[in-house]
Order: sequence, then C-alpha cells, then structure tokens
Amino acid sequence: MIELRQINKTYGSGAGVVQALKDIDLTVRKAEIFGIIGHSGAGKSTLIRTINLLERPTSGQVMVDGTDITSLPHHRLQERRRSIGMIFQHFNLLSSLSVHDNIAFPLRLSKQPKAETERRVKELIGLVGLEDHADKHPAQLSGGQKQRVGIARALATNPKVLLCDEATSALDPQTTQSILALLLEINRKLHITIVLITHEMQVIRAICDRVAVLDGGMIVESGDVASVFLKPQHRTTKDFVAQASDGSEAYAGLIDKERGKRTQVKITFIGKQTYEPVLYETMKEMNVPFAILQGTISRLKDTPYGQLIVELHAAGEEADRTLTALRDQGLDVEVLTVG
Ligand SMILES: Nc1ncnc2c1ncn2[C@@H]1O[C@H](COP(=O)(O)OP(=O)(O)OP(=O)(O)O)[C@@H](O)[C@H]1O
Repeated sequence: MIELRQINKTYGSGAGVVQALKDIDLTVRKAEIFGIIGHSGAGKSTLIRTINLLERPTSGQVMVDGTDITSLPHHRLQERRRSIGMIFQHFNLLSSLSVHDNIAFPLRLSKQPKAETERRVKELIGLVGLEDHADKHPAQLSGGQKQRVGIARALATNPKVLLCDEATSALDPQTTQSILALLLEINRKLHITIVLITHEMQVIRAICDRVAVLDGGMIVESGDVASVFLKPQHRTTKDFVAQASDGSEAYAGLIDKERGKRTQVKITFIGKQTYEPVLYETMKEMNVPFAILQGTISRLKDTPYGQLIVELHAAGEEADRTLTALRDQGLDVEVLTVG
C-alpha cells in the first residue's frame, strides 16, 4: 500500500547540512496501524511528511498503491493527496470557523455539491461524537474535542490513509486513551490504513500492529509490536520498552548461595499460551520445584502476553534439561542468573 524506498532527506548545505533521514526502506500494509517511534530529532516528522510529500525527499521513491508519487505532476499529486488525510499535534483548525465549517472545509475546496457536503459533515460529526458541538468554535472546545474535529476533517474526503503526526502528544492520558480508541474504531470500521508517529511506547502498544524504531534518521528495528516490544534488540528500543514498563522488570536477582543450586530465568508467554498451565505442567514433569519472583500479564493491542521471572531449584545439567523442555513448549526463556 505504502512503500518507501531508499529515502534520504538532507536539510541545508555545506557545513550546516543535516541528514534527517538515511536510506529508509519501509512498507506499510493495507488497513494496518503502523507506528513510528523515536526520540526528539530522530526524524519522525520528516518521515511522516514524506508520505504525502509535504516534505520532498532528497532521493528515493514514495510508492502509494504502486505509483511513485514523487514523479507525479503537480495536479496529479494534488488528486493523490486527497486519498491521504492527516492530523496534527496542535490540531491546525481554523479558529474563525465553527466545528461544522472546519469539517466542511475540504469538501468545499473539492467543490462537492452542498447537499452532499451537509450529509457527509453530519455523518462525520456522528462518527467522532461531536453532535452537541457542531456550532461551537475551536476556542470553546477541549483538546480532545479539537482532535476529534481534526480527525473528522481529515476523513471528509474518504482517504485510504490517515497520517497522525504526534496526534495525542498535547493531550492528558485519559483523553489520549479516548482518541486512540477512536483511531482504532476508524481503522476497524472503515479499513483505513493508519501511520502514526509518537515518542510514547504506550501509544504503540495500545493500537499499533507493527512498529519501526527511528534513531538518528535510520530505522534501527522494526516488526510486529509483540516481537519488538517483548524482545527489543537495539538500545533505543530497550529505552522505550523500559519507559512503558511498570518497573516490575527490576527483580531482585541475587541468588543466596546458602539456598543451594538455583537458576533464575525470564519466561515470556505470548497469545493463547498466556492462559495455559504450560509452566506448571513442564516443571511437574521435570520434577523441578520453582518460585515466581516477579510477574506481569498484560496486552499489546489484542495480543495477551505474560512475563515471569522464575527461580528454578536446579542448576547445571538439570537446569539445562528443564530450559530445553520449556523451550520445546514454545516458550521464550532467557537465563538471567545461574547459582
Ligand atoms: N526545515 C528544516 N531545516 C533544517 N533542519 C531541519 C528542518 N526540519 C527538521 N530538521 C532537522 O532534521 C532532524 C529531524 O527532525 P524531525 O523534526 O523530523 O525530528 P522528530 O523526530 O520529528 O523530532 P520532534 O519529535 O522533536 O519533532 C533534526 O535534526 C532537525 O533539527
């Protein structure tokens, strides 16, 4: 659906040159929610703005539905842009217009018949839950309500793709949750592909299917949210995962030599396994006692997962055999400390 091929972007020239994006290759599938996460200055805004060419790459191709939009003449690009909606951190509403007229604005620009515009605006106001606010002006709305207007306006021309530029960064946690729930509902109901940028792992874990981690203008890690979140490889990804965790990872991992041979492991369960007694049954079969030191059971979008820090009352060959048995059950097992 969207394919970025070897995208590079530099700003400035000579000694002041900044390479904002380096050799970016990225594919976004139809109807998925794709998240791009990175620290400030990583290149997120530049990257999302290349998808609708608000920012032209210095080199590389932006393929949308098989067409390289960097090579389209201006009028064809304008047409294409109508199929890509965008929402912004600071909403970018027209302060002199009512909620109704802000949403109608793109329809009037594209010269829709008046009756059709009215029908569509009413439908969109219903979709984003602003029925009681149609005649208000942006200054009379809360941040969350303003973003709902932004979303309705972005959807007015029936785009296939919605780009979200830090759409929840200016909102409090509760309002963030309600806007994320609305984006998820829109994705599911209308099958719109959503690409979002954020510096918050919580946003990624709440609604994204796949994620790319951006650092210094490069993609340093990407994949399904569950794999990236539960098995982070790159230092930057690890930082984001730590930011989103509740601190339960910080187990007290010292083994008391007096207590004999012990092995501490981190076991990760994903999906259906989370609710099955795999751990108990394997340990019973191996006849190895164990203690659970720390545990988390949570969800990544629709995927349940569990992570346990477990101390096996075994070491050496006996521990190795037990770890193999656990891995044979499909569990991810990482050895933390061997006694
Ligand atoms: N118009 C510009 N002119 C010169 N340099 C720019 C311009 N826009 C961005 N940059 C530089 O490009 C790099 C990437 O910036 P970008 O805004 O894409 O990052 P970001 O990850 O979105 O950061 P933030 O979260 O702070 O917005 C930064 O070093 C920034 O200073």
